[in-house]
Amino acid sequence: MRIDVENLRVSYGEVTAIEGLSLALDGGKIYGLLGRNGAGKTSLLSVLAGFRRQSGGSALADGRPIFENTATTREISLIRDAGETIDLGTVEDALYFAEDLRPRWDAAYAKELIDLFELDPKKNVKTMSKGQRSAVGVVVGLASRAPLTMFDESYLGMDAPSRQAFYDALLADFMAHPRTMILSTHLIEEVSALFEEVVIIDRGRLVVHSPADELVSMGTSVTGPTEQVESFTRDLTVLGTKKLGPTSSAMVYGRLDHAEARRAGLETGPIAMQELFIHLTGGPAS
Ligand SMILES: Nc1ncnc2c1ncn2[C@@H]1O[C@H](COP(=O)(O)OP(=O)(O)OP(=O)(O)O)[C@@H](O)[C@H]1O
Repeated sequence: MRIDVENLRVSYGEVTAIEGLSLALDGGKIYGLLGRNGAGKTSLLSVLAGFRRQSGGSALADGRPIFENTATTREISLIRDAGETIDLGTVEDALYFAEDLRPRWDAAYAKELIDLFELDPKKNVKTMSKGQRSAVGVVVGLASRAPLTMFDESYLGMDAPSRQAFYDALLADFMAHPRTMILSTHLIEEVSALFEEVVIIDRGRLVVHSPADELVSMGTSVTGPTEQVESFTRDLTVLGTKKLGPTSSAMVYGRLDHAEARRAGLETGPIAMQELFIHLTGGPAS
C-alpha cells in the first residue's frame, strides 16, 4: 500500500504534535520510523491508521483519504504498545474479533504464532503480563496480513528471545507476503537490520527519509594518531571523538573520501545507525 502525506498537521488543542510534514512511501517495504520521545510518531501513525483525523493537510493510502474510510482502514492495521489495542476477553476472543475485522486474516498462521509465543488461547488478555499482551498484539498485527501494517513499539515488555522471535517472524512473513510495514521503535540497534528505508521525525517535522543503507553510509569512523585524525577531520562534521592514549577515533557525518583517509594513515569504518539518529535529532539528551 502506498502512502502520501502532504503538509500534515496534528494538534491536540494548544499542542502541535506534527507540523508541515510531507512524506511519500512507495510501499512494499519495511520502514523504520524513528524519533525521540514526543517527536510525533504515534500521532503520525494514528492518522495513517484512521484512528485520528488530521488537523491539516492530507493523508492518503493508495490515493484515498484514510479517515472515516472503512474500505481503506480495514486494510490498515496499527498495533500500539503492550496490547493496548486488545482489551476484550480471552486471546481466542481477540483473534475472532480480528478475523471478523480483517479481510486477509490467516487463522492457521495466527495459531502458529500463538504457539510460537507460548500464549494460552483461553487466558483473559487483561490478566496477562505486559510482554504477553504485547505478543497478542504482534499475533493480531502479523496474522491480519494488512497491506499497511504498523507496529508502534509493539514489543513493550517482551523479553529478548520473544522480541527476536517477533523480528524473525515479521521478516519471514514479509518475504512470503510483501506489504507495507512501518515499525516505530526506540531499539534502533536491535531492529535497524530490518529497515529498507528510514524515516526520522523530530519535533513533528521530517528530518530524514532515506534508504537505510544510504543513511548508514553517511556516517564513518576515522581512527588513527590523534594529530592526523584532527587534521583530516578539521573541515568535516564530527559527531563525537573518543581518545585512547595517542589514538583518536572520530565519528564523521557526510560523504568522505576513504582512499584519502587511508593515504593519511587513517582507518575508516562504519558507525551505528543509532549514533546518526542521536546526531540528527539534536545530540544526546541532556
Ligand atoms: N492525546 C493527547 N493530548 C495532548 N497532547 C498529546 C496527546 N497525544 C500526544 N500529545 C503530544 O503530542 C506530542 C507528540 O506525541 P506522540 O505520542 O505522537 O510522540 P511519540 O513520538 O510517539 O513519542 P514516544 O516516543 O514518547 O512514544 C507530544 O508533545 C505529546 O505530549
